[in-house]
Amino acid sequence: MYHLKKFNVTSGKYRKLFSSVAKVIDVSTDDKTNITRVYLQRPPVNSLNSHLLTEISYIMDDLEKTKCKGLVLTSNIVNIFSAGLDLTEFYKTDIQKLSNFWTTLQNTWLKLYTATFPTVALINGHSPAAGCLLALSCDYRIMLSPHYTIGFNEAKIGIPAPFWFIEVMQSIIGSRKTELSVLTGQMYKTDEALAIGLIDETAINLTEAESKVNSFFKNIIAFPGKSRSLMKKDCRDHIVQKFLLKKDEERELVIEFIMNPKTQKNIELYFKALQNKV
Ligand SMILES: CCCCCCCC/C=C\CC(=O)SCCNC(=O)CCNC(=O)[C@H](O)C(C)(C)COP(=O)(O)OP(=O)(O)OC[C@H]1O[C@@H](n2cnc3c(N)ncnc32)[C@H](O)[C@@H]1OP(=O)(O)O
Repeated sequence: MYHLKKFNVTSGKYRKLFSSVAKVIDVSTDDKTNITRVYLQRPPVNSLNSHLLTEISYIMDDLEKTKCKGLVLTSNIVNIFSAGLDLTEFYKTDIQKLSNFWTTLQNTWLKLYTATFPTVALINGHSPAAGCLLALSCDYRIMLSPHYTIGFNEAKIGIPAPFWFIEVMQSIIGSRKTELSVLTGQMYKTDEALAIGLIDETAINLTEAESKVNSFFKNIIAFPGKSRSLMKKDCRDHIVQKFLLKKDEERELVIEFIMNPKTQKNIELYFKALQNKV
């Protein structure tokens, strides 16, 4: 039995979220297990703009505070997990807005990647670019088959995938496969993603996916949480430390790259192609 839990009372931020007009995430927590499901629901394609990223960031803070036992990150939009970053955040923007946006992305990602509780991505739709990053930053991935796709397609837009996107992928599928994957902007179908280890399990429908999610938590929650979260930290710390060291420098590089007129042209062309597709 799920319901919107204590977030209204534990956090002023959540009071704000639930009273806001466009609710871009839906949150429900199972009373018995204290496992929370976060549904992305920003039509049409769950593209990650400042608002959606900020809401994810708030919920991560709240889940840490309320000693959450597990998070399932999924989508309420049919056929889409997340279309990645909202390209309008990059296009015809200004330096301050872009800088704020990138900082929000960096901070939100860090919270998801370093969550002390177990996290599962239930990938129930397409998941390109930063959508793929969200999934890869969880501890376990279950993806619906057969016709969805996942991967870093940035090369096709003419923008490089950031170093930390690449390092997260490397930690999961290895250097060689990651290099080929990012250089070609490869998007993988569910079964291909399983074959290279980008996802952990496939499911033919939501019922099967939910049952696999429950099995994952059953196995993992049986062990003391502290040792599990310490090991997770050790596994991810090399990426996190490098990220923290380079975070500010990276933001400047992103601004320089995105504000460049050639990049703006590439984004414009990509956007047009997306909008004009038959
Ligand atoms: C030195 C270092 C520099 C680093 C630079 C920056 C690095 C940036 C890193 C990460 C990048 C990203 O995450 S960029 C985003 C990449 N995402 C994509 O390329 C996804 C594009 N979208 C799709 O492939 C498809 O839309 C879909 C498969 C997700 C869904 O397909 P579907 O057919 O269901 O829907 P439509 O294609 O018709 O789309 C509906 C509607 O949404 C608009 N749309 C789609 N994706 C985005 C997006 N990412 N941002 C903004 N808007 C998006 C699309 O244009 C349609 O709009 P209209 O209805 O107006 O036509």
